[in-house]
Amino acid sequence: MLFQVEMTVKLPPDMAPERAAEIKAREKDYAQELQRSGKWRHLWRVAGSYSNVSVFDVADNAELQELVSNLPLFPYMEIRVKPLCRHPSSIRDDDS
Ligand SMILES: O=C(O)C[C@H]1C=CC(=O)O1
Repeated sequence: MLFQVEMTVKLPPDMAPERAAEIKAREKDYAQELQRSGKWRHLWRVAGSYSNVSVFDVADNAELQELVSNLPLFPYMEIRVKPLCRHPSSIRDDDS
């Protein structure tokens, strides 16, 4: 199942820079691991913001919840999820 996931990061302004850097480094490792696994298919920065638009390819809602809630930045994110399905006019054969 495909899901569009929009994540907006809101770190507390008083978080120590070293702590923020450590969480972001763990986040990057985890995000890249999920991308290599094929579960995190797309990761795009929303220009001008500390947000991304992503596409996840997971078995079900429960797997999405597990993956997203394990993000190191999860406690500091606002997350919006939209389920996706194939568009009948799409010419791509790899977007189902
Ligand atoms: O930067 C972000 O959008 C938040 C998060 C998503 C992947 C990652 O490395 O950090």
